[in-house]
Amino acid sequence: MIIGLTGGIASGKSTVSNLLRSYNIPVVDADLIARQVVEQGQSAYVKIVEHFGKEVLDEEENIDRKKLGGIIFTDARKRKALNGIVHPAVRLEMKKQAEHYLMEGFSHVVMDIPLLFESRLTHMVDRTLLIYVDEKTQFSRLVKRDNFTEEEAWSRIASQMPLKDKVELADAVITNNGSLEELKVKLDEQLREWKII
Ligand SMILES: CC(C)(COP(=O)(O)OP(=O)(O)OC[C@H]1O[C@@H](n2cnc3c(N)ncnc32)[C@H](O)[C@@H]1O)[C@@H](O)C(=O)NCCC(=O)NCCS
Ligand SMILES: Nc1ncnc2c1ncn2[C@@H]1O[C@H](COP(=O)(O)OP(=O)(O)OP(=O)(O)O)[C@@H](O)[C@H]1O
Repeated sequence: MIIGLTGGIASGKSTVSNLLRSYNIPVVDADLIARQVVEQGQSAYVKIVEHFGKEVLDEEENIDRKKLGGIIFTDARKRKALNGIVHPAVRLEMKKQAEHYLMEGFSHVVMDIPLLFESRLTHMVDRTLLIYVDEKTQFSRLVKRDNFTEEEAWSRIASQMPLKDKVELADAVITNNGSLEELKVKLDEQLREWKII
């Protein structure tokens, strides 16, 4: 069974992914793969440079993520263009990695996909688990983690489907407004309910 883990930016997906790994449940991470497919030498890298110009490269000619983020999180058209370049390669690699884990004999694989609902990728998974936080908590955790200005943080939050809308779409929801200990307990309960542990 493939579980789609989703949420919003800084809602706690990576934190949950790490907890899942501690149960020996493999996690395929869309953000990590999205980094790998834009490394120099990859076809998505070439397409990004073609589309956005050399201005989005750093001194070593790697993609400057801060610069590219500054562009795409304030411009929906440019965001769509980047998604069109990066997402097909990410989807392909995610499928490959999940199949690999299933072939190895794992009964469950988790796909951590921030844009699972926005990109209509639910066909790739059997069940969806949403990590929800209220917007105030999301905003403050995001600013604290990434040192963003208020504006940078809001533009990122606003570029995604509101988390309250995702609640309607998910098979299960874990609310992560509280402590890490509470999050652990809720995750444990959910895994038991789904008979994963
Ligand atoms: C714009 C980029 C270079 C900024 O990189 P940066 O290192 O600052 O952020 P990182 O990749 O770690 O993403 C952090 C979070 O931002 C959110 N996010 C990233 N890309 C997008 C997007 N296109 N639309 C909405 N939210 C996004 C996600 O919640 C993600 O977890 C990078 O996010 C990117 O290449 N995005 C396009 C690919 C993508 O959609 N990735 C997300 C999952 S496939
Ligand atoms: N219950 C919690 N209590 C306190 N801090 C938390 C809690 N859950 C997560 N955090 C912190 O909030 C920040 C965001 O969490 P995390 O990185 O797991 O989110 P994410 O959904 O993976 O984000 P992104 O979409 O940007 O990858 C991190 O700094 C994390 O340590």
